[in-house]
Amino acid sequence: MEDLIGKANTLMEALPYIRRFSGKTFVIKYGGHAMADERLKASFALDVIMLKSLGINAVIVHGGGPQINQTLKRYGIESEFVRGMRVTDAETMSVVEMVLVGQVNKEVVGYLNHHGGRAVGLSGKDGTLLLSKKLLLEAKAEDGSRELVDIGYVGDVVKVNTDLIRTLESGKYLPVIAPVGVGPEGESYNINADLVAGRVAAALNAEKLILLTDIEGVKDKNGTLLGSIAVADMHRLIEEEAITGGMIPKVVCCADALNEGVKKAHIIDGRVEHAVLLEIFTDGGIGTEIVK
Ligand SMILES: Nc1ncnc2c1ncn2[C@@H]1O[C@H](COP(=O)(O)OP(=O)(O)O)[C@@H](O)[C@H]1O
Ligand SMILES: CC(=O)N[C@@H](CCC(=O)OP(=O)(O)O)C(=O)O
Repeated sequence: MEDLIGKANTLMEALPYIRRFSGKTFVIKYGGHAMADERLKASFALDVIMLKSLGINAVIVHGGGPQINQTLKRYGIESEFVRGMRVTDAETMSVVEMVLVGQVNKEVVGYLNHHGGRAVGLSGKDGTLLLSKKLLLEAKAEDGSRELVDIGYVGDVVKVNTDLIRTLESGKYLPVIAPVGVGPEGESYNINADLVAGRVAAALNAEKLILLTDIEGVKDKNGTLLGSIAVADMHRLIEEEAITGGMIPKVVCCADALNEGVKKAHIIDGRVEHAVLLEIFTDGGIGTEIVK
C-alpha cells in the first residue's frame, strides 16, 4: 500500500505544473545524443506524448548535424563550421536538405507515431513555414575587429507561418519541423536547428523553449555547470571563449527568444532519460536556465 501511496504522491507533485502549463506552447529542440540511442528515442517520444496528453502544445524542431556529417563524408565532401554554423555551398545544401527533410524528419515522425503520437513532419518549405533569408555571420577578424562573413546557403528565419502550426494543433497533431528554410525566390537555406527553435518559440509566444543537447548544460571556464545564466553573463562567457562552437547559437537563440517574449529558456541534457519531463515537472528542473 505504501508503494501505491508513493506513486499517487508522485502524480500529485505534477498537479501544479499541469494546471500551469495546460493549453500553453512548448517548443523543444531535439538533437545531439538523444537522437542516436534507441532507449533515449523512446523516452523522448513518450515524454512528448505525455505533454500532448496533458494539453500542452508541444512543437518539435529537430537537428541532425551528425547525420549530415556522415552523409557528407560518404560523398567525400569536406565541411567546416564558423561559430557553430556549417559553411554551406550548393552541393552541401542539397545533402543537408536530403538528410534533414528526407531522412531525419521522417525518422523522428516515425518513432513519435510508433509510440502513439500524431506527429506530422514539415520542412520550412511546407506552407512556407519558415520564410528565410541569408544569414551573414558576425565573427572576429584576425586583427580583433568585427566582420560579417558570408557562409553560403545558411539562413535565418524572417517569418514563421504560425497559422499552419495552430491548424495542426487544433487537430491534435504534433508538428515536427526540419530546419530547412525557404527564401523569397524558392531557394533553400540551411538553418541551425537551435536558431529555428528560438524563432518558432518567439513567433508562437511560447511558454518554454527547451533545447536538448549532449552535455549537462552550460559550463564556465572551470567546467562547472551553471544552473542559471543571465543574458549579460552569457555575452561575457562568449567573449572569454568559455562558451564556444555549437553552444554559441544555443545560448544566443535562448536570449533572443526571451527578448521576444518567450517566458523561459532551458538547455538540458538529452542523454538523461525523460530529460523533458524532469525539466518541466520538477521544482529545480535540470540543466541551465537562461534568464533575462
Ligand atoms: N560553455 C560550454 N558549456 C557546455 N558545452 C559547451 C560550452 N562551450 C562549448 N560547448 C560545446 O557545445 C556542445 C553542444 O553543441 P552541439 O555539439 O552543437 O550540440 P547539439 O548537437 O546538441 O546541437 C557541447 O557538447 C560542448 O562540447
Ligand atoms: C547552419 C547549420 O549549421 N545548420 C545545421 C543544421 C542541423 C543542426 O542544427 O543540427 P544539430 O542541432 O544536430 O547540430 C547543420 O548543417 O549541421
